[in-house]
Amino acid sequence: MISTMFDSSKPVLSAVASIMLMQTVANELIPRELLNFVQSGLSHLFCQSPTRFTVVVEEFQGMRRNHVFEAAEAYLGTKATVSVERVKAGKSEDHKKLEFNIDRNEEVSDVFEGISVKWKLICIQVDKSRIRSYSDDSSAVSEIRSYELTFHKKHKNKIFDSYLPYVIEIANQMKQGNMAIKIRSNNEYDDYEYKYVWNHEPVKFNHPMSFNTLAIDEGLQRDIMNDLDKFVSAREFYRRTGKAWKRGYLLYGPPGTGKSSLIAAMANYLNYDIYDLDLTNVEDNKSLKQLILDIPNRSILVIEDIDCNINLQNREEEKEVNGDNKVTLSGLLNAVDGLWSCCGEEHIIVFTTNHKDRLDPALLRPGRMDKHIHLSYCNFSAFKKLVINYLCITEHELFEKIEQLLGQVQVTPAEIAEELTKDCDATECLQDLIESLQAKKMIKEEMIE
Ligand SMILES: Nc1ncnc2c1ncn2[C@@H]1O[C@H](COP(=O)(O)OP(=O)(O)OP(=O)(O)O)[C@@H](O)[C@H]1O
Repeated sequence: MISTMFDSSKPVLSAVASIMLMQTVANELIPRELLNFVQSGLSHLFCQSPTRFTVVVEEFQGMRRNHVFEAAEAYLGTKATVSVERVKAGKSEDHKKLEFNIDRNEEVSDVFEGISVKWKLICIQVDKSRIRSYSDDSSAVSEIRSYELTFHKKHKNKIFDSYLPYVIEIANQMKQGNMAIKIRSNNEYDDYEYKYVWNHEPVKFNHPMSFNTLAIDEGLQRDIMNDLDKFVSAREFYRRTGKAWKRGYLLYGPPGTGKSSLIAAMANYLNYDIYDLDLTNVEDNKSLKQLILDIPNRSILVIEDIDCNINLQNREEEKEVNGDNKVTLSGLLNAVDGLWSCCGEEHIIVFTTNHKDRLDPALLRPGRMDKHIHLSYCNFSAFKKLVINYLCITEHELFEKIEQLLGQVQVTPAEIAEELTKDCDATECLQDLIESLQAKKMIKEEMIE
């Protein structure tokens, strides 16, 4: 019986044996990558439905990384944590959050405007020496990677015109949201160009100030945040009205009222890099123009103490005062408002001054500085925020006395912050603050008499 079974299965067994032999020979003689390629081609031939359409997104286009691949990688990372069993996690120093990637040969489903699509990461093993032509990194993985995006043929146009651009847009937003904020200044001297340029190695902007910790009037804070929200979502508005997508803020008020702190809070809120322009390092209007042209989208250009930096009071006199080779008021106005200032998008320009009255009216007119923000002495609502920040308390029996004194004397948030850091004990800090406010009050009264 057994021998009969063996006899009848003989042709099958010998066929299996032949296939195994052929496979061993093929594995020995045919390069691995060619085998993978043939295998993946054959599986497509048998599995591909005639109604399906596949877009292949390879990792490299010639020597350069393909942006669509990078976008797909970032976009699918967010989908992967929900829809696959296995993901890769990583984080670099420049990133704020963890990033997830789908693993090789994993499939991720997505739905866009009712259309179902499938993404698959295809990895083909190659000889490591060949990968050098694609990447300089000698530790590069020895494989060629691509994404395959598959969907019903009838949705081809929608996928090309809407879905892929959407994936790229979302990936860009994620990238910007995840990048640590950087600050640059024009303090690096370029020996070839004989002028100062933005420093090539930006500094990580670690300023912790946020709208939660900034002590300003609540109404003013709401107004600024609404204005920023409106600005970042107004791409269409700026296009429709033919205006450059930029917004100018003039922050003015006495020293120590939080102008620099507000800039930090704005940068942290928007996740924009800061370009801190030192006008004394700018040789002439041409250099200023170049510096501003070099600022990328989604950045904040800051010019602090604009009244002290340079003589910008009177355009009529500027030739005499500044000479021909200096930055003039007209040059600065052109930089923030001229035709070529439209070259970038999502630019915020912030000027600060302690003396608004010293600025030329041309600098202040609407369209140049869209919003004038007055940062003033500390009121009770700002004080309460400082107390939460520094002493972690929301109520205290001495608050009533302090509220009364704040209505009578002018004190900056910086001065209050100094008092609140003098001691560890909350009551002692507040007592010290009351004494210093009373001393200010006495001086004021003596001056009036
Ligand atoms: N509104 C505020 N909220 C919280 N902290 C503040 C505020 N204003 C000032 N401070 C504290 O005082 C310090 C100095 O403030 P800041 O540099 O922002 O003031 P400024 O108005 O820019 O001053 P200047 O005109 O001298 O440049 C800050 O580091 C911060 O600790």
